[in-house]
Amino acid sequence: MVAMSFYTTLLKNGFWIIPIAGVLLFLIPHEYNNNSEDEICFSFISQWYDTVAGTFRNLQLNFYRKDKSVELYDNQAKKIFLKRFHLQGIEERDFYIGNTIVILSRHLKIIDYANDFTKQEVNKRRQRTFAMVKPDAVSKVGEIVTFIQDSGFEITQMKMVKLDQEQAKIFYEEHLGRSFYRDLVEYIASGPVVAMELVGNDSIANWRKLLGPTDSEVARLEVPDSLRAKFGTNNQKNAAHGSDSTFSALRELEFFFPSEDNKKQQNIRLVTPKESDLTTCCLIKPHVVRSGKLGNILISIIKNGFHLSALKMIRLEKSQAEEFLEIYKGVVPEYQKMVQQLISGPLVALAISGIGDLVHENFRKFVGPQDPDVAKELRPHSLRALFGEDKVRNGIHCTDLLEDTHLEVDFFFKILQ
Ligand SMILES: Nc1ncnc2c1ncn2[C@@H]1O[C@H](COP(=O)(O)OP(=O)(O)OP(=O)(O)O)[C@@H](O)[C@H]1O
Repeated sequence: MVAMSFYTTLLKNGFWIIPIAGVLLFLIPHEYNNNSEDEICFSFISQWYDTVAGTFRNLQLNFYRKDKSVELYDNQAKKIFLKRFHLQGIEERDFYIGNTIVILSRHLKIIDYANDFTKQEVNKRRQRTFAMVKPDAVSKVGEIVTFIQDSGFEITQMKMVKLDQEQAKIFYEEHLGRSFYRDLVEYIASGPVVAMELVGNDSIANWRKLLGPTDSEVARLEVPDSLRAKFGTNNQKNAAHGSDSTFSALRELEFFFPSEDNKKQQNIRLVTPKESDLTTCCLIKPHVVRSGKLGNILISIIKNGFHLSALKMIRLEKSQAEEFLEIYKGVVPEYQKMVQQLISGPLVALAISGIGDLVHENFRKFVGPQDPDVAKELRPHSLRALFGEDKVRNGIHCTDLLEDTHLEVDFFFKILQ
């Protein structure tokens, strides 16, 4: 009996027990048993803010590929924190360093790998690279995002920024001394660019391949399906950039998306609307970003005469989503579900401007009624009719009241900087 309960305790605490020669026991933790395809488990160290204790806690987050189940293990206390269960809506691609997984309303930020197997597997499938839409192609950002998503990449960071001459010089310093260096610096600093982190299988090489030859004219002749053939102009104005090695990818990602230590030094200016600009706020909700339709929405917004005065991808904390949606609290029955939708993954915030002074009203009409079913009846060409699924997953948030437009734009582009 004692022996049985000993084995049971070991199993419950994450160990497999393998009898050897009928006597000895060989114990290995569950997460290291990754050889069998059936029980592949990826293990991460996640950080969770425990509001009761008022401290951050590290928990081991295990993801079982076969049934998409998760489990939380407390390494300090050496016991299961949350028993394995199937987590709806979660995919293998959601597990990477920096992402936040929401489990029963707990926000767990993945901060490290818990073992080498996980590190190797995730790194193989989730290589990061840097991509940039250059000034000549920012007006085609929707088409380029669609091209990227249709090619199987995931966009995990994105923002519209403006480099000054000094920053452009540093970014392209490897070309210092070449005949085109000065012109290149001027061109890159001549207008906004859209910086992105792309994630995918062998993404550095694959993204370079999709870009095509440097000269867009050559690209049109030699690789007509390439991005530069489709969206570039010439040798210099060639629509987009891609890192050419692992080293460059790390350097360039750190340059545009600096880690906490470097944030103050880099100071690359996010493009924000001027105080005097009439703008309204638009959020492309996480379910749309996840479904790969972000590019289509951007195309639609631009084609309908609106202008993107600011753009950034962001992951909201629960408290931030609650603050942003506070005016709906107690008014709209779906308030809690709306908060959950906003924090369920990255969203894209936009400041929209347009022709004339009716941008707020015109954009609201273009977005359509809150309920996509009503939108399909009344305004079949509106964004919510085309991209919404239900009242909560309705594709887009836009500012309701004219007097709130500045507040909402500032919330995303000043307060949450
Ligand atoms: N001969 C040239 N004349 C003008 N501009 C050029 C010339 N060659 C390159 N450029 C510009 O400098 C950029 C960097 O040149 P590089 O040789 O690294 O090309 P690339 O690796 O294809 O492009 P990128 O580094 O932007 O991804 C080019 O993308 C282009 O914008």
